[in-house]
Amino acid sequence: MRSAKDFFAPLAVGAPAPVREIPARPSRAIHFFDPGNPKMAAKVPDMVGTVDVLLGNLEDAVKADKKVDAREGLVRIGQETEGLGAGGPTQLWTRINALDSPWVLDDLTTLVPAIGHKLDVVMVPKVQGAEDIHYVDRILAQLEAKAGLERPILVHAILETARGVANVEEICGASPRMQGLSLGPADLAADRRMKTTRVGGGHPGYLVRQDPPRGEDGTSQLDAQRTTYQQDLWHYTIARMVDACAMHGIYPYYGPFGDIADVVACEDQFRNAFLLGCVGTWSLHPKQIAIANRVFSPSVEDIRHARRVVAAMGDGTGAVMLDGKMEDDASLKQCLVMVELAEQLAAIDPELKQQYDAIETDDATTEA
Ligand SMILES: CC(=O)SCCNC(=O)CCNC(=O)[C@H](O)C(C)(C)COP(=O)(O)OP(=O)(O)OC[C@H]1O[C@@H](n2cnc3c(N)ncnc32)[C@H](O)[C@@H]1OP(=O)(O)O
Ligand SMILES: O=CC(=O)O
Ligand SMILES: [Mg+2]
Repeated sequence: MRSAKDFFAPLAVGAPAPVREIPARPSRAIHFFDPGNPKMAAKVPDMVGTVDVLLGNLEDAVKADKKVDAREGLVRIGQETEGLGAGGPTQLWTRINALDSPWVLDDLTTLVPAIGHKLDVVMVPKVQGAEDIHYVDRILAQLEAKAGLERPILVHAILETARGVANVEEICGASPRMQGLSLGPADLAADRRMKTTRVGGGHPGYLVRQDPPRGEDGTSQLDAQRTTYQQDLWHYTIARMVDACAMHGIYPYYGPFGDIADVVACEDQFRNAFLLGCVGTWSLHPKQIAIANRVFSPSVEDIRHARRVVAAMGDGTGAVMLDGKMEDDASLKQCLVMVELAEQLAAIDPELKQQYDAIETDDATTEA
């Protein structure tokens, strides 16, 4: 066991000091692109400033014989793209190959010296437990020291194995570098042997059915039409992930939604995650960026209400009636979460700032 004091000492001589708090940088969409795909790579410069995070993906979805192209492409993009990473308007992340793959060591030893000063976060797939984070933590410290980096690269884990889910709290607390977790529904479904064939989203077979109506004699009318309600396959895992992240002061994200054409169901899945506490999601196709930006930004109506509650609650204690509803210290805290998020987003998104600035509030409260 490491002492709590050791936790904030660098893991290699000369490595930057670990961060004590994970910065709350907006990351509504983590947009995946294959840096070795010339068409996608060509779009990256114009995407800077339009998306919170651009992630050069080196793992699944990149063919084995294109791994080196992807890695080299990412080095080029990191070195040449203005405004990407290192405090620019769009963060630069990468997803490295799995820790048991033949590519991961070269991913890390190539990327950190070449673009470590631009890289904000390294996403690690298929994390099983704290030992995986400890491995990445130490090797990043060694590489950072060698490269003379002044700021530590943060680490993000994908929750996509049953063991990872079972160990989710220890993964979140394994290193001060831990920035957050994403749900990996495709690999997780396979690892759990779920009987699905999709990349995220719901399933029509996972449902509850309305009770049968009763006849006059009290018997169930089993042949009557009954409404069914599709359920969210991912509710349990997202809820666990959100609690583990909140407990450790790091950030939870939904992952991929593979049905690119179904923008409506995509928006629903993203919104469920937002309401449960996630701060963002992955975007696999340019058209998913706008959906993520919309869903993971509080609505004007929510901010109007939140500001009214904040104003009505004065010193933040006691209870008031607002529009016929009781508000108190606890609802105020929820409203403050929304107001703070709106302020962070307004600072980077002029269109949202304009919308939030234009909100007018009135005072319609009564003392309880
Ligand atoms: C389970 C997991 O691990 S999920 C994470 C791994 N998966 C990924 O990262 C997938 C990333 N996305 C993709 O590979 C692609 O979007 C696909 C395969 C889903 C669809 O690609 P396409 O069929 O080419 O889509 P489409 O024809 O609509 O693309 C339109 C344009 O956008 C480009 N484009 C597509 N996806 C992206 C992207 N993610 N980033 C940048 N540009 C993109 C295409 O190259 C194309 O460019 P062009 O107009 O110059 O020809
Ligand atoms: O990597 C993501 C997943 O769903 O698997
Ligand atoms: Mg995966």
